[in-house]
Amino acid sequence: MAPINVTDINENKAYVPAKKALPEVETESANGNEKCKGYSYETLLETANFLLSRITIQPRIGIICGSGMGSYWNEGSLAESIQDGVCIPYEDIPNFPVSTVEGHHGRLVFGKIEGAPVVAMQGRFHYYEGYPLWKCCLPVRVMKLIGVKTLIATNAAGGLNPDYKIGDLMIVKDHINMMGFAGNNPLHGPNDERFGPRFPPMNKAYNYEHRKIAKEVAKELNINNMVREGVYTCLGGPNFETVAELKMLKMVGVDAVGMSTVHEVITARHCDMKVFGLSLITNECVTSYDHDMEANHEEVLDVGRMRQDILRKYVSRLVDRFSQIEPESP
Ligand SMILES: O=P(O)(O)O[C@@H]1C[C@H](O)[C@@H](CO)O1
Ligand SMILES: Nc1nc2[nH]cnc2c(=O)[nH]1
Repeated sequence: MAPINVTDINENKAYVPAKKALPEVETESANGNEKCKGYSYETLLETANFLLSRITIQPRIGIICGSGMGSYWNEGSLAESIQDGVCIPYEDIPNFPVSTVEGHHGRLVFGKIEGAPVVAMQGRFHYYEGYPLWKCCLPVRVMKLIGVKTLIATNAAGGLNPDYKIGDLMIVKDHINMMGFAGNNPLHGPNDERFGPRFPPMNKAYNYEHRKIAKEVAKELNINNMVREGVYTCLGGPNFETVAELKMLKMVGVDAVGMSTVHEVITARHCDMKVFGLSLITNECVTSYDHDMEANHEEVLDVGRMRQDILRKYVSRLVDRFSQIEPESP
């Protein structure tokens, strides 16, 4: 098969360079003490073309595996359900960051789920690892350039809604961009219109049709008693929340709290990808001072392990259904 390249994929549009190419863009961030540096469109094209030169499939669906959901040791995990997988470690990919968190293996897996071509991030990048938000989201733009139309972003999250139990799954209906309130946004800095508009709307961030399908599939698999729908928020981490912080988040309507996803979704919507978000509730967010329990990452990973079978079946069925509403070729 002839190698694929980015221009073949992106609606067969010939590549037209911007009037003034934005190379590595450097600006002061909102708080003034951190450089905000973004990779240019051309740099990410190089990354995309590198990946396309190593694969023979054209993934239409991209998956980000949350903490404990795509680990190497996690046989039977979400990432392991990919057939005929071609694995590319992040350190081999030009311009890619590397994963530093336990439970995030650090490679892209290209292959098929239920016959549908996919690419999965077996390990994501977090702000608390020291990466600026634009860098955490760089793989989303690369996915876009290789032809991905739908992003499935999964995460581990603390359950703040008192009805939620550990091990429940939450279809993300909406998010609150807490870090964005303070001016920290993955789209901060100069905008390249080839990715998307300067002021993207965000009121339809999580695709309605995909959420509807996810509720139908939950019924088909008889897991609807553990599948919820709610509002997610991301805090910068790496510490878990104080009681007062959780009380505040509860008051403003947050159902689950994590340290990722929001900025990835903003980046994906900016470049017009459809988004489906799924949280695994790995721990209870404690909103009382006389509670013994303390959140910890081991518990988060344990619950990921405990729920890996269900997650794998659920996401596989979702990929199957989502791929049926995406046209096969560009
Ligand atoms: O990558 P996700 O958002 O799934 O990981 C969550 C947030 C922290 O990275 C970690 C805390 O245990 O889990
Ligand atoms: N911020 C945050 N992230 C999480 N990831 C998994 N559980 C939690 C939690 O309780 N809080």
